[in-house]
Amino acid sequence: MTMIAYDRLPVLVEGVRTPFLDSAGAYSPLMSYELGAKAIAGLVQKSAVDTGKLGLVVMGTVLHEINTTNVARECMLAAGLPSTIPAYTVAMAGISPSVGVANICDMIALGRMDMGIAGGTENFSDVPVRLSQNVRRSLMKIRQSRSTRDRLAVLGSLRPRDLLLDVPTSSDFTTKLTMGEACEAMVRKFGMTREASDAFAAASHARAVAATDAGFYREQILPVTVAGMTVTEDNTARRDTTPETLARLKPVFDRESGIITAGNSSRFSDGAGAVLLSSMGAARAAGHAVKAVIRDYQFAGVDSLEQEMLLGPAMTIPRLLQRNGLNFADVDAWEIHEAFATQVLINRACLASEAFVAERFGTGFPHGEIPLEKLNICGGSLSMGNPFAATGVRLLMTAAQRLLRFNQRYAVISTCAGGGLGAAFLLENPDFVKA
Ligand SMILES: CC(=O)SCCNC(=O)CCNC(=O)[C@H](O)C(C)(C)COP(=O)(O)OP(=O)(O)OC[C@H]1O[C@@H](n2cnc3c(N)ncnc32)[C@H](O)[C@@H]1OP(=O)(O)O
Repeated sequence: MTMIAYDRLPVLVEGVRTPFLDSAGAYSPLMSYELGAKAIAGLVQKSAVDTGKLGLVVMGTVLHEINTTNVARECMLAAGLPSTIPAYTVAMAGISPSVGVANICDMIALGRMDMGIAGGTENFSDVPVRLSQNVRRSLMKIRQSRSTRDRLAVLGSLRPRDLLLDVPTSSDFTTKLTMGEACEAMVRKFGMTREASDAFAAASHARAVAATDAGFYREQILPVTVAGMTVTEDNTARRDTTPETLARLKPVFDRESGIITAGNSSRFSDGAGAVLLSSMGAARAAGHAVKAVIRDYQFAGVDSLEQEMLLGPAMTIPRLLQRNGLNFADVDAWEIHEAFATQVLINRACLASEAFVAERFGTGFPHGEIPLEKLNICGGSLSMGNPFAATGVRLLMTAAQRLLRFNQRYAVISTCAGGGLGAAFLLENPDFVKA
């Protein structure tokens, strides 16, 4: 385990998120930065942090909006934070908030700052639709043209198809595969069944409903008022989801022989979240309770974008555990992002395979089974929604809450992401950490 002096240990002090909603819902009137601002303002209020102690704000986003390219800056300014605090935006697909958390933790450990805010914001209800590339280029040429004749010539070169809009899709830029198609490609390579995927998805919904009913998510959810209406809860988990209802759905990404359906996929969602990170010393000095020690993290890229796009957890967890002298059995709480039920199950199978781990990492790296009763026990992205860059905040808070609630020591969070990327974090319950 990396040795960091007790006072400089990076810790999670507080975290809040907006309710996660199916896209095209109540957050439609908002721009993404406004959603992020609500999360930051809510975090500052809930944690009662002295904003004069904040050294940095980092926000992630996947869907970049052209007028707010440094969305972190717009979020924190709109949240009323002092303009003297620097802010930058990170883009690493769905693991963008993890980059902010990792950056701030390292700066804290190195003594470069005491406290910072990391988070993410995503609003799929306000997709940045563009004019076609030919129209965009022509507009630039028209601006530079000196005569009306030149301008008319540019306009005359446009064709009817140039008037089609350029709508962002969930396809990977390099492979052109949607994430669902990429997951079907993983099924062809590694194998997985429809039955197991549906059973996992149904359990995700049942667990999310049970956790919500038990009030588990109240600790992290910040009520949000939009256009006079206050949203207090996620609306993504379904009470009618059972293996039987899921079995009736048709595959959507490979209609002939695929196993991925609307029911065992995550859905496009809107939401934002932010966490307050601190050094242990600064948190204690300011009288903040500590929710988790952020022990370590690992990022990775996959070997094959075509066949292993969403294999991030399998490509990060063995290295994370090995570096910290831990085995799979040492981890009490697992939180793995559920892009698709099938993707979680394939990653789990790879991690259980001695041959897979030896082939990818060499000797001396742990492999092991992640027990389903320790994995995503309060639901996951299938049922909780997946506002890409905000999901990391939910995972972090959920893992920390689980450790404290059940008096457990270690949690591992891991996320796959578009572009064949992955991240994993190791959290430790502060009650187990000696000064
Ligand atoms: C790193 C990453 O995170 S990668 C992942 C990134 N995210 C993605 O790529 C998003 C993937 N998801 C999608 O693209 C879309 O959600 C899709 C294509 C799977 C489904 O979209 P839609 O077809 O609009 O889904 P829709 O909500 O209409 O559901 C289709 C049907 O399934 C049913 N259904 C969906 N979910 C469930 C469920 N949990 N339980 C029971 N039935 C369900 C619906 O009720 C609907 O039934 P109906 O036709 O009888 O009304």
